[in-house]
Amino acid sequence: EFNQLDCTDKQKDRMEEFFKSKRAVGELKQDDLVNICELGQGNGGVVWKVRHKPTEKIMARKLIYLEVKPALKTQIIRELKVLHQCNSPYIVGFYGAFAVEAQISICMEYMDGGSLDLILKKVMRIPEHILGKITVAVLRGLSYLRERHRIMHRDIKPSNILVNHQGEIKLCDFGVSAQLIDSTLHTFIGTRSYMSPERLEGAHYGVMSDIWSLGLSLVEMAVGRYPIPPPSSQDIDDLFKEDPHGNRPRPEGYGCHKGLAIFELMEWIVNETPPSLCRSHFSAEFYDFVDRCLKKSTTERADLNTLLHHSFYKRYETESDNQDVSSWIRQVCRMDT
Ligand SMILES: O=c1[nH]ccc2cc(OC[C@@H]3CCNC3)c(Cl)cc12
Repeated sequence: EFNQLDCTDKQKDRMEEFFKSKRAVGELKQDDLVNICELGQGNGGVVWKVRHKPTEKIMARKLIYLEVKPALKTQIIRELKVLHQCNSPYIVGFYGAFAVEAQISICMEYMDGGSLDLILKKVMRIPEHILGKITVAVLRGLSYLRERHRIMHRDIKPSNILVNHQGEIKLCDFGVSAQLIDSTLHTFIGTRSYMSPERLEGAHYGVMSDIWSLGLSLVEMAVGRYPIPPPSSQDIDDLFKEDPHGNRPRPEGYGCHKGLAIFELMEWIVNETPPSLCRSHFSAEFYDFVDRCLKKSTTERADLNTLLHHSFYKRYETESDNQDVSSWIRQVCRMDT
């Protein structure tokens, strides 16, 4: 499995490029950053596109508002420094973190394709061959975090998977700071849950919980709507009748349904049968891959190593270039929102 973490020469060059720009930036200071525009809200903070004046570098700055005692804030900033060691083609680059009053800033590599939840708002759904490349990037990102840093992600979902025009796909917002997790646990706001049944029940959970979240995210991106409660087969046919390839811009209200309240959703995840793909619109390998990710029992659910040998992963891990993702991202970004 370790060779999953090797990089191609192209990936090595791009990482060297990032390290170079990171050295040029050096110590980050609030006064050196100028806001350009807001990129998105969610995951406990707001993300801004910013320019680092001294170097003219464009970055993404996540602002987290935290009323915590100074000692805890210092601990959070110290724990975030581990992000300086998280260097992988599948993990979004980290420039640094600092606190000013009650605001914690986490400055990251700018990904000009944005996050997949925003992409999904633009297109009806994401084609299977793109989801195959997303799966390769997420599994390699999870492998890297586990092998090199002995951590799980804790928050796999479309809004934490970022893409750029070069066709790169990277993870962000993983739980590297225990204190930051602790300080924000009570602040959960959201209408959906990507949490696994065992985690919702308060049982012990680990990277197997990330696998569930990956499965649920893949079904959502493949169908074009949050998959709980599961759409009826009639809904699916309507969702696919529109445009089988899903390349047209999303019509108003597409895939939106009067959702269940968050608590009902959590109950559904714990008590009902897990969502699955419909066989008629997806390959057998893709169907089987998400089926193994969405087993409610962690003993039945596929683990990371099993998935790294799955035919769906194998089919896409060989294509080393990012050209197909790059052209798809360019096409999507040309669509007006
Ligand atoms: O370019 C980015 N770098 C790092 C993080 C990041 C986060 C982003 O969006 C996150 C929000 C969260 C919920 N929806 C979008 C975007 Cl849109 C770009 C970047």
